[in-house]
Amino acid sequence: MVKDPKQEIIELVEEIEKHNKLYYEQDAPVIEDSTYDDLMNRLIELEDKYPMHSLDYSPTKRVGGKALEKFQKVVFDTPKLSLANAFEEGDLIAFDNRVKKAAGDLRYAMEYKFDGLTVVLFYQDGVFVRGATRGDGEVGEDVTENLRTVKNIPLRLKEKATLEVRGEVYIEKDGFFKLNDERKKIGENLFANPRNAAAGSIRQLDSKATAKRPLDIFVFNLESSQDREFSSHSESLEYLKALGFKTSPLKLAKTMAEVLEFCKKAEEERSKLPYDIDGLVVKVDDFEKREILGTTGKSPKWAIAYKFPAEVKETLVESIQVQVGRTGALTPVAHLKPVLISGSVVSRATLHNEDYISQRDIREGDWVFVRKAGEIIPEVIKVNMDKRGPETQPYALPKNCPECGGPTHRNEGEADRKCLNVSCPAQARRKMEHFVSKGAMNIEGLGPKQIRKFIDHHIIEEISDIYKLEEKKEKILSLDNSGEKSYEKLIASIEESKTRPLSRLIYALGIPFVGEKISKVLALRYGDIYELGNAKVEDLLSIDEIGEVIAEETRAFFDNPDNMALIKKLQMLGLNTSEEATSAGATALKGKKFVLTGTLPTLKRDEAKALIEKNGGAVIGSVSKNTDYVLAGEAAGSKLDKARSLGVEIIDEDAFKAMLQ
Ligand SMILES: NC(=O)c1ccc[n+]([C@@H]2O[C@H](COP(=O)([O-])OP(=O)(O)OC[C@H]3O[C@@H](n4cnc5c(N)ncnc54)[C@H](O)[C@@H]3O)[C@@H](O)[C@H]2O)c1
Ligand SMILES: [Zn+2]
Repeated sequence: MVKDPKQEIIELVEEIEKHNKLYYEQDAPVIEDSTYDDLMNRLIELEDKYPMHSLDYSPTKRVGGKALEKFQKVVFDTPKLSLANAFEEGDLIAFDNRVKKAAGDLRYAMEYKFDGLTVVLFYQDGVFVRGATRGDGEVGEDVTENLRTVKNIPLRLKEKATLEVRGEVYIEKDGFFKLNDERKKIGENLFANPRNAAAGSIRQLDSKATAKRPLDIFVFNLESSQDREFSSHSESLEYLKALGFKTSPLKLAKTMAEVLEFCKKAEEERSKLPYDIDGLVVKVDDFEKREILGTTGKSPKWAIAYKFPAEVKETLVESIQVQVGRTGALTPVAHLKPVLISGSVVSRATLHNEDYISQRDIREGDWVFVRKAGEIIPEVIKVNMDKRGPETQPYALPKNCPECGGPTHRNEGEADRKCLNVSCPAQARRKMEHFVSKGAMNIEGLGPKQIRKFIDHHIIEEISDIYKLEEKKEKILSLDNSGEKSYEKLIASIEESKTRPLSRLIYALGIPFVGEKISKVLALRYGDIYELGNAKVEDLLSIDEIGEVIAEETRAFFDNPDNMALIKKLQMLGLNTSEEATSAGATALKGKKFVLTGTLPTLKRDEAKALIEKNGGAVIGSVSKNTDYVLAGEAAGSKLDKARSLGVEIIDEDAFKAMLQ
């Protein structure tokens, strides 16, 4: 089945935003970087091919994540950009051709790409005065006190220089393993990798805790200097070294052939280094040449990051086991002989679905190649057929659900085999796990284990029972040795969840493909769960971010009487089911649908769109009978004619602004 590109773009943006949040804001990614890069590359490819579907808020146009509220903000004079990526030799050669064509013959500086957290350090008259994370590149987080504890960040320079540098804070692999061992002993969450350990250590509020972490730094750039001028990057790094910074080792190269050779060597030596690197950065050394090349909004044109391919290891499939998900989908999982891949032990890998297994003919007892990728757990790429034993059997998913014994079925055109039993306990469990999860109703103290226990003891059967837990107080207390205190905490968290915004509830309901972002869009547009429930497919489709699949799945969800019954129950139990206006006037355009066309005298398109949305309205792509207003400017095109022929009201910027008052 070929996906509609608009739909695919929307889904990719949603998916990538989710991972950006986890990675940049929470320091807790759930997928490998190479998998993330695959998603991003696919999005770039689609946006190039279908620019009309490219979204204004696309992650391809922005750097990093948002600065968290808990930190003071630091506004940068020079934006802290990201780097363009190269994934194979061809990308580097293309880069070489591009820069040499624009800037003539030149020299490259090559450095390791340290896998840590970017920080910016400010010095005044030789004294360290401030340090920040990158944030979104324009506004970072003030983490000065935490950075003071990093032993290789000089608090005083050898000269009274006033300058700003950028570097990467990291933790060595050994230190990382030790840190995780200690955390395991005291029952704390483990860090996924050294990068997250470093980022998590810097981005927290207790600098005493930071001081205990084995943090280090490589300074890789002079951002600005009040006292000196330099003609090249290598020269400026020499200066920083002389001032007392621990700078990134650098190698110069005249030709691309030398660069490629160094890439190969670095890839081989990577595992022997005491710290993690995820590639190499190739930079034009001469500042004059950099000037000629310039930057894009997101990255400089004079540098490129070569990323190493994901590591692949071979191991044995000891067994294949099946998990049942929220929608009843059966997911086969390979249980593997434990193997070390890119610094962590892997013992399970997803096999996705029936086709995935049959296309690769993966069997219990096979030796397979595994890559760290995919959701949380890694992925089996292919079988090593040379090692296949004569006694292995082709694998087929069970015809009965391994959790409830009910029949399973695979619909034509769908990838997943599903358990058909509507009251399958596994499905109920997964739905609840999603409902209470962080991005959804965020109920603390109700993790997967607890849910399982409550279901097994008939304390809860379906989602609405969560809000009736108080009726079962005695039973819960008799069952739990953690006591009254944690019970009270749980009840308080459940109570608090009743006031979550509408978008959270929409997301929590688990409508297929409706993620956090789309939930927000829906909440904004409809303002009420029942309004959303009444929306026709065409109406949903008129929203920019919504494609056919989401529109139909949403309609189907609300057409199901079980789901409507659940929503009614939740409302009766006191959950918030409508969007409250945040300020007076915020609903001035509530429910109104706008089409934008032409160039407005003062407002940019994005600004007009943001104003409409902020005031409760929605911007749609094309004019129809359902359009309330066409906001038209200079050089408006066919949309204006259409509006006239349908009798849709046409307004100009002044009239629009008057509506906001
Ligand atoms: N796994 C996930 O869920 C997830 C989510 C978001 C991002 N990511 C990863 O993050 C990447 C994007 O992050 P990014 O925007 O920071 O870009 P980037 O990691 O591709 O490159 C820019 C960064 O490289 C670092 N760097 C290290 N050594 C350097 C050196 N010697 N010179 C210059 N810079 C150096 C700097 O901190 C700089 O900010 C993705 O490609 C992906 O690998 C992963
Ligand atoms: Zn079942």
